[in-house]
Amino acid sequence: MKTEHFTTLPGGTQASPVTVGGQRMTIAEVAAVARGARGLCLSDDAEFQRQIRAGAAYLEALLADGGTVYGVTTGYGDSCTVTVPPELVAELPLHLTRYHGCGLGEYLSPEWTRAVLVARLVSLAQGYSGVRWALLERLQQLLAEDVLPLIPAEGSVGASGDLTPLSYVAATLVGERQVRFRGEICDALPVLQSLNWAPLKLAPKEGLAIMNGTAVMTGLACLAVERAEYLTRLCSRITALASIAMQGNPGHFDPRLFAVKPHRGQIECAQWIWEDLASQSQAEQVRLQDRYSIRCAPHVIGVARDALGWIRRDVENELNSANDNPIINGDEEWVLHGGHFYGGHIAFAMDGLKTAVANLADLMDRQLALLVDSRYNHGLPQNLSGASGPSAAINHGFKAIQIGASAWTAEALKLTMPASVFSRSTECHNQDKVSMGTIAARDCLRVLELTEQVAAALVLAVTQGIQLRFAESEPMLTAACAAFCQEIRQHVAFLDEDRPMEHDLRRMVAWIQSRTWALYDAAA
Ligand SMILES: N[C@@H](Cc1ccc(O)cc1)C(=O)O
Repeated sequence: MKTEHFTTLPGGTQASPVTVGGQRMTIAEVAAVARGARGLCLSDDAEFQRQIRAGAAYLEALLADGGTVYGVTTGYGDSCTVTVPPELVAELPLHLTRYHGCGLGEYLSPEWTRAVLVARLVSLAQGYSGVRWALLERLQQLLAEDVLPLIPAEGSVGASGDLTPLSYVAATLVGERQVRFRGEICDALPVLQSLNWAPLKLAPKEGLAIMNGTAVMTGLACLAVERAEYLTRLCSRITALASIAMQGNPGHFDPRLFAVKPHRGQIECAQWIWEDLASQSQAEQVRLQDRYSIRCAPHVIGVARDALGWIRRDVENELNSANDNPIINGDEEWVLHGGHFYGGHIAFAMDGLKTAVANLADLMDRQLALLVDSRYNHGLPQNLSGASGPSAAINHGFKAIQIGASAWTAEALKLTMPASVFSRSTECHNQDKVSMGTIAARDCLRVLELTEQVAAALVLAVTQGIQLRFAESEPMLTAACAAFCQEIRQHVAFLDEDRPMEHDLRRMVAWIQSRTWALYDAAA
């Protein structure tokens, strides 16, 4: 039975649910479910359901036959040499979930938690984990009813997957530990009871199947890719407006220039800026060549866009993979022991992405440094102050915002130290090489947050700069740029007299994170 779950969006429209099973899941779909914009259902495809059931049935038969399967009839990890007596096999998964209940740090947000649940469900739905259909259904129901395991962020080395944080997902299924239920933190068991769900009794392989994979880092990576993609667009718009405000040379973005350096993402970014500068006359330029943070913007933003190509590919492959151990094929009746819980691709992708994103923060920070400095901004007031008359002497415009942007940038840059090179030999040297992919993904999300803050500062600064530049003339802006600036101005007043800007900045960060502006060809 297909479990339908339609999400009603503001305005009453219903978004169709994302389907798990028998098809490739996209990063955008994971992000949509995580944001609560779309629901999720299991495919009603008969072949998909049959394959899931075949895996569970084969494993059951194998055990009944006295077969040896790692983590089912043996201890875990280095303890794989310990044979578990048949009468204790049923209790083993519960022990796994409990001894990994040692996570620390902040709890994952609801959005992040949903992304993790989707990622684990998609992996189990590949049909190579030997879990029962009922387990997939319960994971789907957690999302549908918004029962979100309370998952501490720290304690995963990212090979043996995300054992510790994922043990909190397993704990919810068996009615232990805590959940966020419709926004409130509660004990899991009463929540399950209020929904008339019996706690699951995990089948012998199921504890391992839930925990022995890369779902935390992969779920977080999906969100990071979406946020980074948007930032590359926003950075392009900001660059164009900064160039206009400082009477930059539009020729730096001429398509003929970029045709001779064939990096696709760079060409695309230059084209966007070029289109935004269509209203500018080459004759107005005051300097033959602008400073690098303007002139080389496509070369910085383009790196992130081009990297997003392979990063998206690798994250999506990991998402649509059986990242578990052992791998079970019920149709062909084999069990193979390997290391598919190793999150090396995500680790490298997130280490790479955080560097590319931090470079965007740095680019924007430098653009702001030019904008506020009357030695470089070609006639705009010092600090972009909008004050005039005698009070100009006591007004400081964007001075502190520029200092803040530099602080956020420094913090983002500091976080670019790769996590993947910090492998530690753990667990009695069984896990003697690990990915640290979850740390990389968390770093990347933090770098994104800091870079979004820098972008918020720039959004306000370029809008101010444009208004100051065209104070005495009709603004020469394309329709898209004019609409962008007007929308900001409707919510954030021009900065003439000094005022605290925290709330305006926070509003801009929220807009960026919710992708308020449809930028270039992308839908909002
Ligand atoms: N991931 C390990 C299993 C494991 C599980 C729990 C542990 O505590 C340690 C290791 C493997 O498949 O080999």
